Amino acid sequence: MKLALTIAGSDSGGGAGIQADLKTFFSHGVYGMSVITSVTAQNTLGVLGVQNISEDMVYLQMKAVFEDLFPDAVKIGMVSTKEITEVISKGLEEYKPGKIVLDPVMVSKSAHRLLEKEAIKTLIEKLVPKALIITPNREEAEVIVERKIQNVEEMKKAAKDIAKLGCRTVLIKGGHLEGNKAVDVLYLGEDNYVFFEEEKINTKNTHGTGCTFSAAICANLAKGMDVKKAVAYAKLYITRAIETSEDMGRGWGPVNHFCIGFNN
Ligand SMILES: Nc1ncnc2c1ncn2[C@@H]1O[C@H](COP(=O)(O)OP(=O)(O)O)[C@@H](O)[C@H]1O
Ligand SMILES: Cc1ncc(COP(=O)(O)O)c(N)n1
Repeated sequence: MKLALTIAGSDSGGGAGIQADLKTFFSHGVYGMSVITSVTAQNTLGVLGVQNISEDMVYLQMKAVFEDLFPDAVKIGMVSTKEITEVISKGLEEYKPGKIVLDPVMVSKSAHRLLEKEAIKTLIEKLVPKALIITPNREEAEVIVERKIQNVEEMKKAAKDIAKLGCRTVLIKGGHLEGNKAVDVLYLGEDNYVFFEEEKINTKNTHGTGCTFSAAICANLAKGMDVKKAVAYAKLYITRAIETSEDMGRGWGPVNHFCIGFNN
């Protein structure tokens, strides 16, 4: 069985963060493990509170996992602070996992800040160059390139610029762009782009879509797929997970983590 690790925050409501990642790993038939960076008191309506885990404890969780259950792929989500970002970087330098998916989580769908402003520079300097793929949404990509992104042409330019920061491939998600299509742009280097286009589904159940998508990419990479195939299959998964979601809670509901296969 393949092993996948998520380094992320906990969402008590079960829709995003560690909980979404572990459900996604399970549904892809990979063995899921976690390093918790922060505990959020959260539901579909919003975030009531955040308590970060100490840097020592984040490091110890990494040590415990890497020295015994070395993951085939790693996903990084909410890192919360500059100090936690630095300790994750140190752990990655020490243990050198081969495949890292970086989802640069900054603000929740319910508009709560999940990454300190002071940590953005550290994330760009220390984590982006270690990633095989980074998966910002439009707003996160705008923060990284420090300019507005309004259409697919600008997504393409931004992806190329983000790749220059040192990660090997870039996926900018267009779920938040105006219009009735959800277009994601995958940049694979040089002039190699792949576009993933789906009809936008009219639903409130999009809490944890970014987490689920990046965890699905991570699971597919753990199984040995290349980046292009891992993203293509993950896109099918997230679209179906949104389509088949059931209304839960009074706010942004979770997606449906349906099972696609075991032990493969
Ligand atoms: N309403 C929607 N209908 C179809 N696909 C969507 C919708 N919202 C988001 N997606 C897709 O879900 C994935 C996660 O994207 P997004 O919601 O932009 O991430 P994040 O949670 O990081 O903001 C992307 O592939 C995006 O295109
Ligand atoms: C712990 C945690 N990690 C990530 C997200 C982002 O997910 P979303 O953008 O769907 O709110 C979240 N809300 N909570």
